[in-house]
Amino acid sequence: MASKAERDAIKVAKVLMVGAGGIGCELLKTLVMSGFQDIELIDMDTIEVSNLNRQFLFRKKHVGQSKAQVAREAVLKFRPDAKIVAHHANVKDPQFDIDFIKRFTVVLNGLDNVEARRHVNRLCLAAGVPLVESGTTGYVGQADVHIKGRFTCFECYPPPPPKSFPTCTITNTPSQPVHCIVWAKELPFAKLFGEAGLANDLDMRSDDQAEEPLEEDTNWHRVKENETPTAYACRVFDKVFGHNVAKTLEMDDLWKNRQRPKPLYIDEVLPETSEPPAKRPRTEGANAGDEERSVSAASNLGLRDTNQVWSLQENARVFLESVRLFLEERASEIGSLRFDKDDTLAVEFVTSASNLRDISFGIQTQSLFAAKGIAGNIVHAIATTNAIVAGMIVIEATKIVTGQMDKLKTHWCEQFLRRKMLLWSIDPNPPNPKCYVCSDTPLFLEVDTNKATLGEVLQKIVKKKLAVVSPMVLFGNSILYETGDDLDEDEQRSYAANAAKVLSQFPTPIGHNSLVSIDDSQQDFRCTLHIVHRDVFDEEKEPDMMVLRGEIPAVKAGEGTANGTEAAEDDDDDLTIIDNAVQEVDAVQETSAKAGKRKRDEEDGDHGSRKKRLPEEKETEDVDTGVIDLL
Ligand SMILES: Nc1ncnc2c1ncn2[C@@H]1O[C@H](COP(=O)(O)OP(=O)(O)OP(=O)(O)O)[C@@H](O)[C@H]1O
Ligand SMILES: [Zn+2]
Repeated sequence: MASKAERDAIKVAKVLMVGAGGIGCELLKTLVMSGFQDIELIDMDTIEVSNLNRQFLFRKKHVGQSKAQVAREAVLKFRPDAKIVAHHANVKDPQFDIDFIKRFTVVLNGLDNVEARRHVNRLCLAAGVPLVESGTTGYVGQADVHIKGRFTCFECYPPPPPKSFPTCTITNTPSQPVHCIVWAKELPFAKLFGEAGLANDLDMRSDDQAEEPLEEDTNWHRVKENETPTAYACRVFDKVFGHNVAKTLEMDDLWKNRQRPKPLYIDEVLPETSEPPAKRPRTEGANAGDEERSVSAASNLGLRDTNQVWSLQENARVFLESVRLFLEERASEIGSLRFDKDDTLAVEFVTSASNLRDISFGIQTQSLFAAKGIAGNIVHAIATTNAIVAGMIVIEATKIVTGQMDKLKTHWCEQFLRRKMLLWSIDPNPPNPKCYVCSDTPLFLEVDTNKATLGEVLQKIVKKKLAVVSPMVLFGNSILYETGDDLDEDEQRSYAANAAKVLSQFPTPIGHNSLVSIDDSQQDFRCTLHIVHRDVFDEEKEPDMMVLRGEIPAVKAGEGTANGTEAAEDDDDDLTIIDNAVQEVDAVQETSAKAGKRKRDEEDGDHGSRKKRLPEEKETEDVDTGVIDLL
């Protein structure tokens, strides 16, 4: 039981909450129930139907309304005396500057993306306000305390290398369902329905192996004159599951130590290809967009159970039917489609195509539900984990506002018993003296100074890698680049011209050993890039053609992580497919998990790696790019 002084401290503490989603709803409720009374919350989002299963402050009638506002109103109903200010806004907006943050005793994050977390981290470091960071992935969760100079900041340890698969595995030698799902999204789906002419790496590599004349091969995915949709679908089927697999069988070396795949041809799989099902009548009152999106091959074929694993014939029928439906019902979208996990027909196409490939290669097939989860990188959120983590955050916030700094802890919620425990807490780690965000460690940028432009450095490194929002670039005594509404036209023109300049072509050339300073006044973040000139880059492994290196110890792939990001398991090193969505989910967990994990491993002598935990409950997705970047 807290003393009167502690209860008073809790009452007057000013708390900023960022994010009013899964963790945020739990957090706001637990805060007010624990006596906190002065709270501001920021969330940029509106409520969606898919939030309702776990964001319990929201009801169906609130769909479309601001999360922050509705959360505030819901909590005021049972704690009318609380003072809650809701901001329906992005935390990166300039109004939430360092002075804004300084008004708070503590900041609590319930976010779902690394960029926003990094931004809040910098604001809190600059304002000198303690931050309690949190994250959950399925059954696994974590709450971490970050205090400048005392503990790690959110960015003290970099995220692990993202999940990757070698090209050869995807195009020729898949061995897991995920390989076939990546293939289905990136090859047949992208080729048949995606952006016209936008070849990707996988695509080019598969075409490399083709022996037919280029002209014929590059057009195989186009509908021929007088070809019916079903005839087209059958031809595509034979090409991708029959002919292409037969081609890879000719590469004898590949199969020395592997099971040989079996090509599939439509005549053998479905000797009597049935007539396409009759078109369903359009639903009264549905608008055209909704109606198009609800077109479903599986429903047309009576395959309504999304947990059912389809047979070979069922997969073949869904494949043919989904191709037919795209051609007949969604023709206007063909040529511009991107895979979207919420697009029923796209998921059906990808599920059936990946399952057919699974069957060819002797891999376990997946239900539509499971394939959708893998294809959309869906990690199913669990309301209980959010509630537990929200409790952990409030415990730490309480210690901070009551001055019990020596009692602060990092907490985990585990999926499996570890030393007979599901909940763990340890002392937070001290700051990483080599962190470029909270210390002055130098950063090195390896770049071809005779080719790269300042704009490329800004885009690929300063914004993407360093998460700087409004960069100012200083070199010697000159400002080379700046952003902001207050720039006059001349300045804008001059900075745009500088962005287009190659580094070595500035009046004082930027070359080997030059020092370029980056400053973001919004984040009160600054760092110096030590330029290292380098001519040669590996286009596949270093696709940015520039590499940022700090003294931050690199996290080895497979090193124990809460999310178990693992290194590519094949020997082939000729390609890396990075799944941004997986990376993002992983990074969230990993970044917050790592520091403490190391410490805990030291304590219990466990240096082994933990494996990925794939939860099975309620669906939520905190990233939905669904797009796999090819590096
Ligand atoms: N830059 C940002 N500024 C303000 N709020 C943010 C920002 N980035 C993320 N958020 C909010 O953080 C919350 C994270 O909640 P959660 O992880 O439950 O995601 P969700 O979007 O509600 O759910 P799902 O993505 O699973 O449908 C979201 O409500 C989101 O709007
Ligand atoms: Zn740091």
